[in-house]
Amino acid sequence: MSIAREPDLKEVKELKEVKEVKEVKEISTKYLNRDLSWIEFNWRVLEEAQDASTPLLERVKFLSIVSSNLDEFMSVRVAGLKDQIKAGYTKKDFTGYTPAGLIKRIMKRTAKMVTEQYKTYREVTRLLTKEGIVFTEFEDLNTTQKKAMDAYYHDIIFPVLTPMAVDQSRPFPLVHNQSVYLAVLLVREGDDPDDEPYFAIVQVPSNLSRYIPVPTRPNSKKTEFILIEELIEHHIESLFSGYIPISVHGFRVTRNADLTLNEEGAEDLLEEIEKELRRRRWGSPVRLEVQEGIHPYALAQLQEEFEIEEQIFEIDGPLDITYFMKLAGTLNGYENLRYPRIAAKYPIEFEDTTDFFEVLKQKDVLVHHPYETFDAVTDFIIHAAYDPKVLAIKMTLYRASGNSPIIQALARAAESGKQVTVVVELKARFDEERNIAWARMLEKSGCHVVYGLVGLKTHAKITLVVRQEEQTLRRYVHVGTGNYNDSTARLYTDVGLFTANSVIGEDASALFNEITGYSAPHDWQSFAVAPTDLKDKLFELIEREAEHARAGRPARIIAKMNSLSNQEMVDALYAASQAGVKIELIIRGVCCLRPGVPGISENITVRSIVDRFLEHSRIYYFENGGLVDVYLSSADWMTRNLTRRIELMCPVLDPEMKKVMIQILNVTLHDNVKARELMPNGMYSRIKNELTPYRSQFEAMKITSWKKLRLGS
Ligand SMILES: Nc1ncnc2c1ncn2[C@@H]1O[C@H](COP(=O)(O)OP(=O)(O)OP(=O)(O)O)[C@@H](O)[C@H]1O
Repeated sequence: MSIAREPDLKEVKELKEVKEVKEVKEISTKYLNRDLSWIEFNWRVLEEAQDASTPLLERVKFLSIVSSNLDEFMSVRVAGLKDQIKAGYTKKDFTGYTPAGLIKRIMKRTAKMVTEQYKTYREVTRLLTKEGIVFTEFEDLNTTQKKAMDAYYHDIIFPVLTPMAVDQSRPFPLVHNQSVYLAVLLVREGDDPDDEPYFAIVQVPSNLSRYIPVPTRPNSKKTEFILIEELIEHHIESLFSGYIPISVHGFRVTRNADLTLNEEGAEDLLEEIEKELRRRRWGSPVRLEVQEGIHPYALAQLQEEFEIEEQIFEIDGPLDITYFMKLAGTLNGYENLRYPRIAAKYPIEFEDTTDFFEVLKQKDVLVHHPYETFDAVTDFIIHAAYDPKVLAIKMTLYRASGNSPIIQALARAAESGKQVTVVVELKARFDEERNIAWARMLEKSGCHVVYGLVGLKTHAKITLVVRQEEQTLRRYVHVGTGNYNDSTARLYTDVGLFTANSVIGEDASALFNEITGYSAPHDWQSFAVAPTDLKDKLFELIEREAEHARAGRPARIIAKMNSLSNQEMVDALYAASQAGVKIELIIRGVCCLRPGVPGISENITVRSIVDRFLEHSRIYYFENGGLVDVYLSSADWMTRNLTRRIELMCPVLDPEMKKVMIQILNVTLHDNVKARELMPNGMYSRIKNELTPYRSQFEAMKITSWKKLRLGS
C-alpha cells in the first residue's frame, strides 16, 4: 500500500513546469497567433506571384506587394516585439508566445518566405526576358549602350552621390530608413592588400528611378533596363580616387516606424505629428538586408552600427523589389501580360440621372466596388458641392488619393459658402504626411478641419450632406467600408451605401457631433460605433444567434472582414459555435480563430480569398431566426478597431439592398478557385470540390447588375 506524501520541492517545480507547458499547449491549440497568421497571409500573396496562370506583369506586382507588406510588418510588428523585449517584457500573449519566442518563429518563417520570394523573382525575370523585358548587367551592354549609360551616370547620377567614409574621425553617417545603400571596401593604391580595408557607404539616390531604360539595340524589340545600383557599382572608382574598391554590396535598413505621440500634451497635433515624422526617420533599426556575398568585414561594420544580430536577411537578388510595382504599371504596351482592364459599371440607379438626391429620395443605393465604379461616390460629392440647396457637407478622410477629386470638390464647396467639415485622420499610418498636406489645403479653402478625438484614430468612412428641401432639411448619407480614395477603389473590393433614410441621417449627424464637439456617447437608432458600443453590439448579435440556435430556430453568421484577432470576439464565436450556430467567416488576412476544433469550433469555417483585387469589404450577416440583419462596417474584429478607433457599423435597411449584400456574400462563398480554407492546424489549403470552377472576383466582373442578380444560397 502506497502512502500519500507531499511532493518535494523539485517535484513541485517539475509539476509546475508540466502544468505550464500543458496550459500553453491548451492556449495555443485554442488560438492562432496574429503575427504568424499574418505571415501565412503574405505567403498567399506570394503564391499569386508564383501562380503560372497569373499574367506575368501581375506576378511582378504581387512580388512587389510581398515586399512592401513585409516592410510594413517589420517596421511595425517586429519593431513592437523588439521594443517589448528591450523593456524586459516576458509575459505570454493569449496565443502562448513570449515576445522573444514569437520573434524567433517569425524570423524562421519570414527567412523562408524571402528565399522563396527571390526564387520567384528569378523565375519571373527569366520569363520577362523571354517576353523582351530585360534587366541587363553593364558588361552585357553593347558599345553604344555603354556610352549612353556612362553619360547618364556622369550627368545625372554622379552629381547627387555622396561617398561617406567611416573611420575614426568620421562616425557612421545616419542611414535612412528603407533606402538602398552600397557598402564599399577599399584599399589605398600602393598599400598592402592584406591591410585592414577602408570602409565607406554610398546612398543610392532614392529620388532617381531604380531602373534606367537602356537605348534599344539595332533591330531589336527588347525593352532593356539597368538597375541604378549596378551603374553606380560599375563606376564606383569615380567616387574614391586613389583607392581601389575591393568589394561593393548593397544593404538596407528598416527602422521602427511607430509614432510615439504625446497627444494629450500636444498644443498643435499637426505640428506634433510633423515632429514625430522627422524623428521616425531615425527610429531604431529592426532589420538589416544585405546582398548575398557581402564581405564579412563590411557585414561586421553594419551589424555593429545597427546593433542587429538576428534580423539579418541575405538577399540573392536586388534589394527592395517594391520598384516592380511602378515598373509593371508604367511599361508601355504588353497588354497581353496584364489582367484585362475592368469595365466598371456605373450603378444603374444613377445611370440615367444627374440628380442623385432625387434617386435617393425614392430608395437606397448600394454600390460594390470595383465592379461598380467609385465615380458614383466622387460624383455624389461633386454634385453636393455644386448643388445650391446643399447647406452642409461633413466627411471623414482616412486615406485620400494623390490628386483627389473629392478634396477638390470639398474645397470648392467651402469656397462657395457651404458649411464643410472634414475629419482628417492625421495618424493614418504611412499617410500622415499626405494627410497633413490635405488638412492645410482644406483649411485654406475655408473648410472646418478636425483631427478627431485624442487617442483615437477616426477610421469610419462616412459622408453627410444636409440639404434644404421645401420646408425641411433632409440628410443624405454615404457610408462605406473603404477609404474615400479613388485610386485604391479601383483595386480594393468595398461596398458603399447611399441613403436618405432619416434614422441613419440622424445617427450620422450625432456621430459628427461626437467627433467634432463634446457630445456624450449617443443612443444610436441604427449605428453601432467603436470604441463605445460596437463590440457590445457584436457580442449581442452573436449571442442572439446562439439563442436562436438553442431554441431550434435558424441561426447563421456570415462575416467578411480583413482580420480577426480580438480574443473576446473569437471566444464569442466559439461560444456561438458550441450553441450550434453555423458560422462562415471570410477573412482575407489575420485570423486568430482556429476553426473546426471538436467541442470548440466545429461549426466554424474560415476562408480567405487573395486574388487580383484586394478583398477589403466588411460585411456582417446575422440570420436572426429568419429576420436577417445585414451590416456594413469600417471595422475589422481586431482589438485596435474595437477599442482604439472610431469605427462604424451601419445596417442595410432597404430590403432590396439587403439582398444585394447577401448576393455579394454568396458570390464570395461560392469561390473554389482562389478561395483557401483555414485548417485547424493554422495552415491554408485550396478549396477542393467537384463543382465547376468559380472564381468570385471574375464572376463579379461579369455581373451587369448586382441588383438583378439572384444566386442560390
Ligand atoms: N490584390 C492584392 N492582394 C494582396 N495584397 C494587396 C493587393 N493589393 C494591394 N495589396 C496590399 O494591401 C495593402 C493594404 O491593405 P490594408 O488592408 O492594410 O488596407 P488599408 O486601406 O490600409 O486598410 P484599412 O481599411 O484597415 O485602413 C497595400 O499596402 C498593398 O500592399
